[in-house]
Amino acid sequence: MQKMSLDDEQRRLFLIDQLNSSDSDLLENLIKKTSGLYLGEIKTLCDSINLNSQLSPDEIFNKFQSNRKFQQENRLKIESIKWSDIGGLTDIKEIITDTIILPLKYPRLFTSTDKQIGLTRSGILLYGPPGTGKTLLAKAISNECGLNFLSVKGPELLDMYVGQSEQNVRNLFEKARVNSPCILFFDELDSLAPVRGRAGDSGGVMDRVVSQLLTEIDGLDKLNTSDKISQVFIIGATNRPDLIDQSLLRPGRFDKLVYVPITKSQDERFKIFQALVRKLPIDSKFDQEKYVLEKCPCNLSGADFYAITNKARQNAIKRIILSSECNEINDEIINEEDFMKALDNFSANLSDQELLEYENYFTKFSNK
Ligand SMILES: Nc1ncnc2c1ncn2[C@@H]1O[C@H](COP(=O)(O)OP(=O)(O)OP(=O)(O)O)[C@@H](O)[C@H]1O
Repeated sequence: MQKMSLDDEQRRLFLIDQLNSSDSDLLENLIKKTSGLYLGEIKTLCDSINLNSQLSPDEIFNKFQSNRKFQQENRLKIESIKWSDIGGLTDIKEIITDTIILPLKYPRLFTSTDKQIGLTRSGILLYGPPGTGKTLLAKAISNECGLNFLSVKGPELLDMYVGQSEQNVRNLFEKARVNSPCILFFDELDSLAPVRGRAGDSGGVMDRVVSQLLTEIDGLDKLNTSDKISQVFIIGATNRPDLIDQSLLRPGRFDKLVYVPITKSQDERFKIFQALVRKLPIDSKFDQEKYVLEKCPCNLSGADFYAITNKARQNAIKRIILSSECNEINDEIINEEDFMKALDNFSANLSDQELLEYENYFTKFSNK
């Protein structure tokens, strides 16, 4: 929407040009009412008045104002995480770029047949152990494609009151539509959409939530094909893809599944570390590659590397404060000793045994 404000005379000329009506009362009324609105907003209002002859201009204006208020209260933003903030995950970034980012960025180059043959996707489910960068990937897609980012953790939508959880799902999608083009990100999707018909779902609440979710997602497909500009793209993340109701993984829904593992590749591990430290002041004598390849345990996730770099930074600050090296925290340089100390008593989020169990479980799931 264009952010240009107009004075009374400019609004008069613009309204005369845009309205398919010569009603002078309507014109005067609108000149007053549109004071403070931007050019793009006035254009949207005029389009609605021209298209909706069954409603009075006042009714349309009131509806427009309440939509505008809703939008202001629910305004989202594009995420600031960039592709370059994510280290490693080279294959995953490539899959996401080809099937998700390019079609979202250049919709005109893709046709509806491309969806049928799997060249483009309606949604993506990122699954894997905790702390491997799934949320980070979703945010980077928002940034790369210039789409607003709306994130929700599955349990946040659940409510003890009858019917409220389904209403929360409806409200969420409404917020996404108002903010379109938008990425709607469901963290912990398994807790929002468990397999239906399970014992323990008292009153069938979860079944109704899943049904509501399916209705809303299917509704998006219509929106997305009718108007590529108002896209809402869905991304889910989970550590337990087998718990999700499988109907959500059908074509037109979360139809691209991508495994995000804890990488064992030395090259990839080093890239994750580099991405995390690239903006930090690091002692040039510190051999980063040797540290990652020879000193760090092999079962570290991206989140573990993040914890280590944070700890090293804290160590540096403490060292500088305790020494008389300088009085300015700005002169902080993180050295090898700080990084080595960061590994003292550090244990990865997942033990070797837990990681192995995760890997076996994900291999079984991927082969299904
Ligand atoms: N590949 C990576 N490159 C850089 N930083 C990473 C990477 N993976 C994880 N991190 C760091 O770990 C933090 C946690 O990552 P993130 O929240 O994306 O993990 P997740 O897979 O969504 O975890 P969970 O399954 O627990 O929700 C990030 O904020 C980031 O600091």
